[in-house]
Amino acid sequence: MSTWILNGQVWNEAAEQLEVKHVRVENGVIAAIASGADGLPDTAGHETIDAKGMLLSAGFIDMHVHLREPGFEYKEDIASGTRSAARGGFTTIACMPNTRPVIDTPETIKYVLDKAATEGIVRVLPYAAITKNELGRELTDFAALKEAGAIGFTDDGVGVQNAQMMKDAMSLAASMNMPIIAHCEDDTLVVGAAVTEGKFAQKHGLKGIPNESEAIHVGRDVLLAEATGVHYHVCHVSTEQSVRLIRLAKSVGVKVTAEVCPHHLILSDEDIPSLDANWKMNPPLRTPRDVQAVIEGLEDGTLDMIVTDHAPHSAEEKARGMLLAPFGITGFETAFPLMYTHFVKNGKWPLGFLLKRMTTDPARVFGLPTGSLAVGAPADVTIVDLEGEREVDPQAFASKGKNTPFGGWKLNGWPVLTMVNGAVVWSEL
Ligand SMILES: NC(=O)N[C@@H](CC(=O)O)C(=O)O
Ligand SMILES: [Zn+2]
Ligand SMILES: [Zn+2]
Repeated sequence: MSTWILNGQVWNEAAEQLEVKHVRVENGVIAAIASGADGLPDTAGHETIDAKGMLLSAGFIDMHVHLREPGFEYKEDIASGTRSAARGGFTTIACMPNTRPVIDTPETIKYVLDKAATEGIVRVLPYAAITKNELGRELTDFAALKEAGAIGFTDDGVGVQNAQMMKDAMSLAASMNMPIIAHCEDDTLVVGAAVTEGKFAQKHGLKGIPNESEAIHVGRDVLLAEATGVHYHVCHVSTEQSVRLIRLAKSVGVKVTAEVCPHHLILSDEDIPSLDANWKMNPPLRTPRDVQAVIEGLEDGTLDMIVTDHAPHSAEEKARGMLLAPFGITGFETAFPLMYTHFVKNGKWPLGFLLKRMTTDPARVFGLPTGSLAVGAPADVTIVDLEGEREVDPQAFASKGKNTPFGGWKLNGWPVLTMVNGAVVWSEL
């Protein structure tokens, strides 16, 4: 079966502008790309999708998400999580192992991959834990987990506290050409804190999470990465100090890469309106100075990609309040509209820069075959209405998680169709 996607606005990197293109998809791959300047192609015998006036992009890639399966299906499952991803324009997502049980055995990796194949609607790439049950005591069986389909190792949700454990993990991962993905957090510096050190904590008399709790692990780990030669990837960078350390490590050739989330690029602790736990995530919203630093880090390439850290929780859990609720906010269905409205529509970035940080950059860093609109590439495609404005309505999310600080925000840049491997998995075109 073959489909022509007609009249799409495709970003031309060399010309730094949008150009009309027609894209033909056949057998799951991009079979042809025709210039709009040459008129409409002959579509007889083909299905057609008219993308007139819409952005046509390679599907977005999100290398840090929580699908909550197995064990926390009341928060999210692979069916609901991948539907939420598709609505956000994501065609490939990499899921974290902090489930119940933790994804620390080949059997659990297989469980996730089987579920994704039968119930998922986008590509799901599973990470496996670095340590058994993410307890930081004993390494998992890296070789068996890689063999089963894990794409990297991480204890996301907690930091690996023991430096020797992390060094051993890095040496082993390096020997099998696998990345270590790190949630950077020193446990001793964050006890009893829910928000960053800063104005909000002061105002409410709360203990703050200091920037060093993150950066101290980044500093330790780039040294260990240098010593072991591993590809080391830093999760959800939120502080000025972490950006500085990653920039320095990159400048001396350490194989370090990093990600940043929309909320850390857009919100600071000074935006938190109340003790509402929809503003609670880990790492926390930092100070305006940190926001500026992560923006600059993303702009100069110190930070390689944008990820959502989609972290759904139930309404009941979030109702426990700022101190008791679990950390985390949902991300899939607001990520692109937030980034587009805040940085592209406002004239700070060319559209191509945002697209690169959500498609080709994650693909490059993790060696994925997707992420570009190119003949022969898998037909993972996202169509976005850049013009229409809509209000964020968490109750309308496909995700089970309605926990977001962005409810009621008026945004542009809403995905309207998502295609994975040549099949339309979601459309409101
Ligand atoms: N980011 C969060 O605030 N929460 C994540 C854990 C994590 O990403 O560290 C979760 O699993 O809920
Ligand atoms: Zn984390
Ligand atoms: Zn996470």
